[in-house]
Amino acid sequence: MHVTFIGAGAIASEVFTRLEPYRNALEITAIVRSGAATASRGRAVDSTWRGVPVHAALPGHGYCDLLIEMAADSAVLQHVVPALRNGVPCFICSVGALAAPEVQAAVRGAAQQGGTTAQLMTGAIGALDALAAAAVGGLVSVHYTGRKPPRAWAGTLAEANGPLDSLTSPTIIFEGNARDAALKYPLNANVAATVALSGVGFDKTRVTLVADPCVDCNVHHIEAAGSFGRLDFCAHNLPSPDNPKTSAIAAWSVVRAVLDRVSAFRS
Ligand SMILES: NC(=O)C1=CN([C@@H]2O[C@H](COP(=O)(O)OP(=O)(O)OC[C@H]3O[C@@H](n4cnc5c(N)ncnc54)[C@H](OP(=O)(O)O)[C@@H]3O)[C@@H](O)[C@H]2O)C=CC1
Ligand SMILES: O=C([O-])CC(=O)C(=O)O
Repeated sequence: MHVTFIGAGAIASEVFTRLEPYRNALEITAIVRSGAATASRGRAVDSTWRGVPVHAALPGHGYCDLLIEMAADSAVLQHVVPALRNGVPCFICSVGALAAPEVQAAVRGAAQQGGTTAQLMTGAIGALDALAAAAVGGLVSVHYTGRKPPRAWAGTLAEANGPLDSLTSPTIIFEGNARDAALKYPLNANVAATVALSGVGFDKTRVTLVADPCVDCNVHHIEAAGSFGRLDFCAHNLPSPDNPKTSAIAAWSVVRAVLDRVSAFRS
């Protein structure tokens, strides 16, 4: 299996390392990265990353057996959509991108045109299988609360209300629906988007985002009710050592999805 990575950050680095024991079954043949961050620090982007050629756009006709997006919302239109059109199955980490109706429509159209699928990574959350099954019978309400230490909200709209490091108690920084959450907090509301897409959609999923100096984990809590009964799922995720906004388990969800492609059983 020839795999293309989009992104060379916290998630991609961990996925690369964890897939090393499986190199006999899969080869990472290309990395696409923006280079923007490195260029802004006055350094050119290296032509290889961990020995794999780095590109600014999908190489050749973009064909590979699997493309894994681990980059940013912008990468979905830029790289995932053309790959899907070419028939390449894709994994998406930046699920929040799908809150924009035109991006969701482009992904659907491209997958249909290419006769393939875009698989949304479970990322930092779980219980999506139960939520999706409950949605078949009918969900009445879904409420997602994302609670992270103040430093995880650095560089986001949350800073508009004052310095985050002066917070002494849990502070609600957003209340609304999943669409607005994902559009306003693109680096911190992928889970809100994933929960929305598994359950009652972007407009009906209620979201609360909290900057909480009392936690050292990224806490993701789903409460749902419907004809199935009630669901209450809470993950207390340790952050990635490379990116405090990203839970470590997000990369492992990608590894699991890759291994599902080559194993006899899928859970
Ligand atoms: N679904 C979920 O539950 C979760 C989703 N995420 C999402 O996953 C994505 C990756 O997270 P993480 O690894 O922590 O992020 P990082 O910031 O650590 O890394 C991002 C990488 O993507 C590259 N990049 C950014 N924009 C583009 C682009 N348009 N095209 C190609 N490459 C690009 C950057 O390139 P360069 O280095 O050259 O600048 C960088 O290498 C983010 O969108 C994040 O919000 C994160 C956690 C959980
Ligand atoms: O915890 C994480 O890994 C990321 C997160 O909250 C999100 O993007 O929704």
